[in-house]
Amino acid sequence: MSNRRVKDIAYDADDVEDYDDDDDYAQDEELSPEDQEQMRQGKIKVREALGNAYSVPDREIEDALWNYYYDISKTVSYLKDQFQPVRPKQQKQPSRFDQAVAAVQAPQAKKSGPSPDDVVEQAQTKGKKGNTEKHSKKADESAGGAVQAVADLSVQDAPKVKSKNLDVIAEFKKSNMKNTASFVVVGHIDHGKSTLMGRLLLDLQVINQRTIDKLRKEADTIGKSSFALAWIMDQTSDERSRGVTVDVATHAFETAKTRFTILDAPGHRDFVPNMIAGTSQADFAILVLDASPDSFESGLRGQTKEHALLLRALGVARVVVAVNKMDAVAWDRARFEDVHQQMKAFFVTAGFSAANLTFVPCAGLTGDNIVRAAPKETASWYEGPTLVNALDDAEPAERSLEKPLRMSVADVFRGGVTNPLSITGRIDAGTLQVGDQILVQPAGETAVIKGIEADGEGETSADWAVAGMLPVLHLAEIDPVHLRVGDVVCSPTNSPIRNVRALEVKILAFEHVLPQLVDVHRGRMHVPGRVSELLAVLDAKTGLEGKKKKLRVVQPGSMAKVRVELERALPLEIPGRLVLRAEGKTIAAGLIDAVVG
Ligand SMILES: Nc1nc2c(ncn2[C@@H]2O[C@H](COP(=O)(O)OP(=O)(O)OP(=O)(O)O)[C@@H](O)[C@H]2O)c(=O)[nH]1
Repeated sequence: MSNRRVKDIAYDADDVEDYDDDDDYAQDEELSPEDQEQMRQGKIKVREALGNAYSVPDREIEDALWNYYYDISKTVSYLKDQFQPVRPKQQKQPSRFDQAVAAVQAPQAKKSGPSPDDVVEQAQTKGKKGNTEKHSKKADESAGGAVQAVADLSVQDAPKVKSKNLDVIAEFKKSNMKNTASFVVVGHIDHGKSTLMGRLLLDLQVINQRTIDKLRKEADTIGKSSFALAWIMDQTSDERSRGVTVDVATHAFETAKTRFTILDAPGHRDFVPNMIAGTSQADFAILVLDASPDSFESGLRGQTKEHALLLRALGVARVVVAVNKMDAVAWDRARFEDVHQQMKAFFVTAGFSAANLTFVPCAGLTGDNIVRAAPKETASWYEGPTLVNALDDAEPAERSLEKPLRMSVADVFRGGVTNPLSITGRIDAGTLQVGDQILVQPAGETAVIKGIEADGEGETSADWAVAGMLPVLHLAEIDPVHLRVGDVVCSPTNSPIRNVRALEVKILAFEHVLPQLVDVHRGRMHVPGRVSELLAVLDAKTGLEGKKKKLRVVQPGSMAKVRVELERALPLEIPGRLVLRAEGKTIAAGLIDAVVG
């Protein structure tokens, strides 16, 4: 069971079902001095993580901290869910002149340069060939730049982006770039997902010892020292260098063979939509299982199976199963074999191929068999790969370079003067380069790529990016209102994706599915819709249509083909992954089989 208290917060019904009443928080209860201190520190951290974008009253932060046992990441993700980011006041678009002035002044911001008024005046006086004596030399230099920039702007109306017309596939081949792969980390609450990933990043030296010491100290002060590793994922996800705040935290690391992106769905409240968002970008998955007594079993009754089924339904074929917390069972071989057999049987029944499953015993907390092998005296019986080796062996997804461009927008951000509008997301197929015109769906608007930051170390600017990468694209010639998280970017000329209103979907049902209203999720995009028709039952193994004519309900655990109609047309195509939710629950997940108008 997880560490939450429940009251006054609108959690999903399935979130709260296993809570003891006496665990409830009486709002008027006095906080102990220890709680008060945790609350104080927690509030500071939550405020930091929320930044200026969210205006959340103290009381709400306190309630959420209390309910999540001072778990900063869960509190933050809950609050972000509940509160809309404050939209920056509709700022007047800075004039070209202001932009030019700002651009010139930017590098000198720290020096005491002339005021903007001075610059304007300088520009005017220079224009009038008037006297310049009253300005200092320093002011002159700076203002001169601005004047020049303004003059340039008047000649050159909008800065055009030149394409180098590169053969991107040839460039990519020349670059000898490592394989890239992204994976999603799933598993039942508290089975140790964050700790495992924190350990991976620590032992691969993506995170340094100083950071972990700092986190340990902080964790100690609130009496939860074992949480320090988990905080690596949680903390850094809130202050990622790109400044991208997304529900699915991403972290990158490299092995000798591959550049990996971890898509970790933080927190478990309303976890499934986060997981869907992560999974829709993932090449494979790590399923974390807690091997300690009873935990594996309660996970099986809980989310372990649901997550495994979701992976399958969303088309993730390959799974590395981390049989975690082996230290808690003294690396008992029999326990590992037992968990292995039970889970394998379940996976195979769910339609996974046994060849695509790797089981790795490990302990995130101690680091055994994550990056370094477990000491022989601990696990003499185990001869398989470490977790990192198993990741390396996970079949690298073939890059769909030759296919038409498809990129799902994971985040949209407005930056400064140089790059006022940027997007990030995974390129699912195709290639792109600076100067390319792109089409953004469903808006049907075009934009020009004026800059690219390739993902990975240092996020260096690049001329191109290819399928499998998660770059940042700086855009021009598009109004930001046309860009939303979940949009699809494609080429306007090479097989653009169409917006559709109805679909036939092959689903795996988790609940009874009837003709009914649903929320249709595709990655980060979701739209109200309805299951309008149950078309056919499908054989769970073969996926072929059964003979039964009139279908009234799809039973949980069975597969079917259904027709789904959307309230708004969305860019969807075969074989996109979809999830249907109703009343806060995932009722089915599946693959698009056909699109209709
Ligand atoms: N003994 C032992 N405990 C572990 C291990 N890994 C994690 N834990 C503990 O298990 C608890 C949960 O770990 P987390 O990493 O927060 O689990 P999680 O799956 O990310 O949790 P949620 O985000 O709540 O789903 C913490 O108290 C960890 O210290 C391990 O390898 N061995």
